Amino acid sequence: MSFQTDPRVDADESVATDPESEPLVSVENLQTYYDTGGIRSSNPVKAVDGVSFEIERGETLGLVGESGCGKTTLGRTLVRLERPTGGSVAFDGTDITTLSGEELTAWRKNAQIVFQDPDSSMNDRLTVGKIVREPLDSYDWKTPRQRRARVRELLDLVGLQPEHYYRYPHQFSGGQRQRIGIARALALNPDFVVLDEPTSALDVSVQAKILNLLEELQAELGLTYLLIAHDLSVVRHACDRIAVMYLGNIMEIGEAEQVFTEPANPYTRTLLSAIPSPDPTVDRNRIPLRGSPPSPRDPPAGCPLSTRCPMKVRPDKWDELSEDLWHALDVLQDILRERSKRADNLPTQIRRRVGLEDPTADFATIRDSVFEDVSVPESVATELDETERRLAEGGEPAALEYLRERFGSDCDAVFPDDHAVDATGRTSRCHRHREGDDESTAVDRGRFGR
Ligand SMILES: Nc1ncnc2c1ncn2[C@@H]1O[C@H](COP(=O)(O)OP(=O)(O)OP(=O)(O)O)[C@@H](O)[C@H]1O
Repeated sequence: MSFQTDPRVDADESVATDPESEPLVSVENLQTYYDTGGIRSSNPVKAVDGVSFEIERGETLGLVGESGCGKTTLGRTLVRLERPTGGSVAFDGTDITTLSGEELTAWRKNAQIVFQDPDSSMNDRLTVGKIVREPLDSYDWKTPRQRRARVRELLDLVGLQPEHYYRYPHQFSGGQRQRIGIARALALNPDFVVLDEPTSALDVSVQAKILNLLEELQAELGLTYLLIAHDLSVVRHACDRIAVMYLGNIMEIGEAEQVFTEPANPYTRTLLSAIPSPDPTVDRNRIPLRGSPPSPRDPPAGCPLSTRCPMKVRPDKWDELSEDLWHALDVLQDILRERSKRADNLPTQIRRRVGLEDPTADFATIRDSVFEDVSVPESVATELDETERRLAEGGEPAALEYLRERFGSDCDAVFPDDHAVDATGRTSRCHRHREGDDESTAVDRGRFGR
């Protein structure tokens, strides 16, 4: 599914005169927050938190990231099943974020979505013909006879038989049901299709067939895809470019092969390191992420990955600390963060008032076990004593704030810029790419290899 520009077309001229050379989808600082009304409105779920990218005509852009990072929300926002809370999406030059009523209904024909689980979006009591015809009926497309003919054409297009028209979805296998879902999505001849994990509910043997079908349809109909996937090997082979998402942000975006062979962002590296190598003689160093993802209601102040990043920048002042001690400090912060997520996370005074335990009660035990095998210099021991005092006064948030202040760096405090990381236009959001930061120092290698 490769997108190539025609070398015979002069680039400058084409930009000026040919709207076809413009990206089909241009996303600028897009935000989709949930729970923006009611009592929780001051602290919404920031499912998509300011992303910018483009999708070229005829291209397949892959979207990957851990569960809950915002992939589905982003896909649904691009086809206006969700209304964004900020930013813009230009589709073929039109800002679709502000469309409503009839304009929105008319536009929706251009952009469709194929769901992971076709069953959830199909009425099992309708025949396949009726299911595929639904969008044509709702848009009052041509005559009923022409609609029936269009459905037969669509069934043929996705590899189903004419006689399937009168059968019911439960009479089909998972792969065939996904073909029905694809036929329905294509009924109104869209330009753009969001494929939300279209093969992850299917058997491995069927997955490749559906991906091949999608590729053939793309070539035949000139479709543009956003392919959301958990399985990185799927995106490697099916996509032209890949966007890697974490906690509502795009951490890296670039050509698929480049992202796979030379991942620039620490998050991409951790994701790729988790794929088992098909060659058992290749020793791929697994790079685990510590802890669990932060809540999208309360993302970290600096880099989204800062609470888990294995490559976090260390302030110069602590350069001399051993790797083991630095790691132990990270672990201590992870423990405090996990504790602070618990429901009993209330300032100490309130906890005591309502009869809950003293948050410092087990700090000494935690401290002993985390720093058991490392030598702690006086300078760090003093900071840990003060951390304990802050914990007693203001609970985990106050202790964490203190540790961030004393041991944190820009990673904890400043949202990183997007940096160009190669000549193909790939970008990565990480302070490590700033001029002067050398990511291959021994300290970083030690931490990253952990
Ligand atoms: N309708 C909703 N109301 C409130 N929060 C929501 C809603 N839909 C999603 N979320 C939250 O938004 C965040 C992003 O969810 P989303 O489904 O977009 O992630 P995802 O990357 O697609 O996950 P998965 O791979 O598991 O499908 C999650 O924290 C999720 O709980």
